[in-house]
Amino acid sequence: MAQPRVLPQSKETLLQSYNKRLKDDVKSIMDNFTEIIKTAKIEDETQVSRATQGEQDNYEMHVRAANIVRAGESLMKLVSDLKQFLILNDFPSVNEAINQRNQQLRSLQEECDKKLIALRDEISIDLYELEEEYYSSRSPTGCKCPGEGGVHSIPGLIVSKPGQPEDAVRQVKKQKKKKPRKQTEKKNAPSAKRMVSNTSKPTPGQKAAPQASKSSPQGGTQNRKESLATGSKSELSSPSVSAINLLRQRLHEKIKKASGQDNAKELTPAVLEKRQRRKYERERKKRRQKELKMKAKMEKKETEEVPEEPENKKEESKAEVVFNRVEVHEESELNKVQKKKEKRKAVKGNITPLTGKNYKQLLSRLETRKNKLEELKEKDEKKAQELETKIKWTNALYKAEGVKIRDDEERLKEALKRKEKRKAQRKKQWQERTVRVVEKMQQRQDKRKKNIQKKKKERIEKKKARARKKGRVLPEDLKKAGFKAIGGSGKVHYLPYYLPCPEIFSMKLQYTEEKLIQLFPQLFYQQPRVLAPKRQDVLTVTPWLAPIVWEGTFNPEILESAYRPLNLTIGVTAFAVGKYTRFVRRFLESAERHFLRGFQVNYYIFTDSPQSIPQTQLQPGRRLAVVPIHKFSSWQEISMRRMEAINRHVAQVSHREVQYLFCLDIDMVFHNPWGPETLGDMVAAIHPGYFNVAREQFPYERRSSSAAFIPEGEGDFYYGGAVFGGLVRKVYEFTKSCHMTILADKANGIMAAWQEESHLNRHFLSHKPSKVLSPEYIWDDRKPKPPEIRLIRFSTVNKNYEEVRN
Ligand SMILES: CC(=O)N[C@H]1[C@@H](OP(=O)(O)OP(=O)(O)OC[C@H]2O[C@@H](n3ccc(=O)[nH]c3=O)[C@H](O)[C@@H]2O)O[C@H](CO)[C@H](O)[C@@H]1O
Ligand SMILES: [Mn+2]
Repeated sequence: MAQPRVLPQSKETLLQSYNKRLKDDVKSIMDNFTEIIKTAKIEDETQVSRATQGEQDNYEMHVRAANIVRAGESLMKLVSDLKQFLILNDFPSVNEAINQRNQQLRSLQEECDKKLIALRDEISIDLYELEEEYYSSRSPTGCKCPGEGGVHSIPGLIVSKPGQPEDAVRQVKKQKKKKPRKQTEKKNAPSAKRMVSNTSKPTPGQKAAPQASKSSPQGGTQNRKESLATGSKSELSSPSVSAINLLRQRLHEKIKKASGQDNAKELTPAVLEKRQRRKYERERKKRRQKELKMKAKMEKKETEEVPEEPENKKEESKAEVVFNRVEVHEESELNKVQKKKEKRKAVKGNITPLTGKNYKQLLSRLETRKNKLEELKEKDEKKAQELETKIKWTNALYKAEGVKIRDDEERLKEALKRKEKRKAQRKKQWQERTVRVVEKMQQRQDKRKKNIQKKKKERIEKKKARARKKGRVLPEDLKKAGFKAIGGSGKVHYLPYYLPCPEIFSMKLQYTEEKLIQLFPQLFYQQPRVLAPKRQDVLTVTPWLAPIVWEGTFNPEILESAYRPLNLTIGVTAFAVGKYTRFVRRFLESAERHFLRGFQVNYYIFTDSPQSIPQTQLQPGRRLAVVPIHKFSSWQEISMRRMEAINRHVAQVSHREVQYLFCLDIDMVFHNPWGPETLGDMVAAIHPGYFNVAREQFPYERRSSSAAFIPEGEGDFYYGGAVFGGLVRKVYEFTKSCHMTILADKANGIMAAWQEESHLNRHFLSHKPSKVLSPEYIWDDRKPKPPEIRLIRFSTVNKNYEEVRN
């Protein structure tokens, strides 16, 4: 119920808003225009202010002009909105328009129907008349001589054909045709009557037709005679127009009238003549064929009536049933052939005119005709002459009818030659075309195949490039490197097998004595409340009861007071290889401000260029050691080799110098305190990109062939490779383990998805860290800070990867 009310209301408000927009825009145009005019006025000003005033005016005018343009645009938008509104919302008027159009079309259709029906009726009447005329024109009385009973008395008409032999065939045909006619006439009579009354436009030739059909055919023709015999006798003798043609003409006129075209441009007389000639020729041929058929039938009848011989034969051969059949069969076939021959003879004997375009046939016919004539000449001169004149006459008559006679042998031969040449040419062209088409198809196919392959290759290359960017080493890259090594130019990245540093692994390490946490001095601090945890928005302890360090979960004072007295030295390893040396200063300076302040710290900076490590002012008790290392050619290798280098360094140096060791990325900066809350046996940090993500989406190494493989459905957190640490001996064990799994992968020619970070994650899955640092300790400057991250302590600086890694 509420809906229909809502709609109009919203419509109204919409219309109102359109109104308002219109007014506002017009007003804005007006206002801005008047303001422009106003500013254009010159007022008396002092010399000094004029320059600045001009500038200001200029600016104002620009702004106002822009306003006017904007208002104009808004008006345009309004127009389009209005249109849209009309289209989308004004259903009644749209429906009305549709209905109106529907009605229009319907009435048009009715009109058309009416016209068509009227046309149909008229045509059927005319057709009827036409047929009537056609059949009655062959009445036995109506042919031989003009002026006799058989001539149709339609004014100006003559139907009989000059020079056409009268024969029995016609009679037979006529009788046969008339019977079915009668039947159909009877059936159609009522409707024919109706039609007449409908059209009621009797022309002199049309008047009596339907009635005539009712009476006997003869009566019909008589009726006709009476009703139509009004034309002058002189017209009767004009031989070129047939009754059919006249009727047809009338029919055409009527059709034109009905379709409203009677005034339209008529066809040129030449075309009309041509058409008529063609039609006439067609009809003539048809007639001729029918006649021939009838003739053949008659002959057949005669032969059937006369001969008694075949019957005798049959009787004779009654004993041999099989043969008999065969014979009968042969006989009938023979008959057929004979008939055909006779037929052909008959046609030729009757002097069919040499028309048409079958030059070959024409030529042969011409020749036979010639031969015949010559033969006749030898036998009977007179008959030959007769035949010749007959031929001439026939030709003349046909010519008079407008039929072209081709009886010039030379010209026929030429025409035949031309025709054959044209035929051959066309054939050749067609063959060439076929070859071309096939070739083109093949070419297109080839091109398509090539394109598909190219696309495939490109897609694969793209994938590979993406994989490389992500840090994967592809087998083909390995091969390339290998070949290079054989060539003696580059370095070998991977060995097929590898002996894992026997000199360190067999060493017995002497750690500095671990000191137990001593008694806490008396401190005053807030009571920890069991039922009021400090952080409820984040997980603060792992399922294996390792603390996850978040701001707010610990009291730095307590921790300070616990760890300070231990007189610990904490080591930090960081690698600055290649262009990464540029990060050292910021790293160290920020560490001096925030990293375990008040503790002794050893910075171990591993680098391939010790000279580029800047001298940094350090707090007392803190020192910087530069560890020279090789530079590996790829950044992946540099990153991965850190495990080995740290492991070696712990073994050789740092295990004696520090109790805890943190291994950090150099491209990072400390923003806030990193204190003793981070100390633990084995410490890992939750990667900033994956702390809020399902384990299925962790970028673990998923290939089972890798030693870093972690199957789907396993995993605690995704730890970052940029931060790990712990007791130095634990770090030693840890780096050793990672180094070994990295070596195993190398031996298998595989590199984990995220290099040592993947191995680290694999290790921490089965060797759970005893303390986990929240992403506060391994943040990324490029990421927005979510509310859970209350304090960013250590964060990756924004850098151009492409630039620093190459
Ligand atoms: C936040 C985090 O988890 N970062 C990890 C991610 O780091 P990043 O994507 O930040 O990698 P990175 O370019 O910082 O490389 C890791 C470290 O290797 C050192 N280095 C690297 C290249 C070089 O040419 N010279 C050089 O000194 C440098 O100390 C750098 O900090 O992926 C790397 C492996 O792909 C490591 O797992 C990183 O720990
Ligand atoms: Mn990094």
